[in-house]
Amino acid sequence: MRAVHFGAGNIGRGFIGSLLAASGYDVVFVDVNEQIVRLLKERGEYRVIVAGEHREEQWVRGVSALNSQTEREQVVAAIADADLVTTAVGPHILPAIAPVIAAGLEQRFVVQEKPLHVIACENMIGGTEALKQHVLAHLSAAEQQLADQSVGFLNCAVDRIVPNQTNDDPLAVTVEPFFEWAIETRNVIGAVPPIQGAQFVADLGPYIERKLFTVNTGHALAAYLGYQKQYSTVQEAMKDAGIRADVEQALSESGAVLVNKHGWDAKEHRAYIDTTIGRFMNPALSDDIIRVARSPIRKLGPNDRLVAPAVQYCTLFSSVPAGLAKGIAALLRFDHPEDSEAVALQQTIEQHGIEGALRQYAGLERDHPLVAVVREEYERMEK
Ligand SMILES: NC(=O)c1ccc[n+]([C@@H]2O[C@H](COP(=O)([O-])OP(=O)(O)OC[C@H]3O[C@@H](n4cnc5c(N)ncnc54)[C@H](O)[C@@H]3O)[C@@H](O)[C@H]2O)c1
Ligand SMILES: O=P(O)(O)OC[C@@H](O)[C@@H](O)[C@H](O)[C@H](O)CO
Repeated sequence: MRAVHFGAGNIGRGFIGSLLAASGYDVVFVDVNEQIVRLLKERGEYRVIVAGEHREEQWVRGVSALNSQTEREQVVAAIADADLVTTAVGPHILPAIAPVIAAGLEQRFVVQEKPLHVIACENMIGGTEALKQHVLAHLSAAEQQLADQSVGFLNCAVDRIVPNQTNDDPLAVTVEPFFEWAIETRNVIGAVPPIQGAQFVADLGPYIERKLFTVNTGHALAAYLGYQKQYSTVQEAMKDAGIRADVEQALSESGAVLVNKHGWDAKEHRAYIDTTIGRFMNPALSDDIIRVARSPIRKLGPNDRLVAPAVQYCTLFSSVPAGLAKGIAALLRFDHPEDSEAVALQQTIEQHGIEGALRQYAGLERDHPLVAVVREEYERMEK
């Protein structure tokens, strides 16, 4: 079995690649980072360091790599022959990798009929569906029909905290012990792809919402509030009693939405929140606030981790969730000069005010009850 995985970064090497290799796939990483591609080619293996109460080292073996910019033909050939294509590149990169995936499918349709599954492992609702639309845009009508018959695009929710790496060995990757990978079976063609440790589910909706509106919501609060207080890591921020209480409050609010909407047991969801907070505080990890806060315009999106649960809370309970509103206000104050989205966000705020930014990026009209509370929190943060 062969898997072609786009993005040999933190989660790519630290989770997806390692699980696929353990499941018996020959993993071909595709990346644009010349050093990582060269080292993966030279060594064919790398180390995963699982940093929990005890430190454990695992070797991921039998891997290779290709550079998508300089070895495009080899990437196309690898996709033509693959059983699985996965991605972990970031939502904004999906349009950039779609043409080469489409070219791989074109070649594949000529040489064989075996099914292919494609799974985008990005933090977004409908990530694989979004990739599918980008790929289809590069195929003819006849090829789109062939894709319908033999390519299963499977949405998923992927969870493992993998910080930016500081190991001496550029290939080694430090990860937390926890992991979850829920994959939706709806569009499977033939048998589900054999992936050890993944959970195959009929409806991904509740799984992706639980993950994005708990792990990523809490993470965003810790990062944006931590940035305000000039902490460097999530672990430092979570030791601040005030920030910890704000994270707790926001997760109680998103939790109330999730429990109400999906009919879950409230105690079970409370346990999931507690586990999540424990993961943020893992003393064996050091997770940069700038990484977790990255791309604030994406994170301000109407379907993303802060605005989606906040808007649903307003609708369900006819009141404004103060914790989530504080998280949105802190996001609006994220002005890290090396994050291009933070720079663009600050320019929008300067030109159109926070109401303009909330309308443009979050789809919130000025008279939405959330807007006034976000403004109050935003102004309070200035003092
Ligand atoms: N790190 C985590 O804790 C984590 C957990 C779950 C999900 N995710 C999601 O996984 C995705 C990747 O996150 P990450 O933290 O691994 O980021 P990362 O920056 O460490 O990795 C992204 C990789 O994609 C590569 N890349 C960029 N453009 C490319 C292109 N055109 N072709 C091929 N490769 C390209 C980069 O060189 C990099 O190696 C994001 O969507 C993120 O939300 C991350
Ligand atoms: O990857 P992002 O930018 O969507 O979000 C940053 C972190 O919250 C995220 O990478 C988490 O570490 C991850 O989602 C944990 O599973």
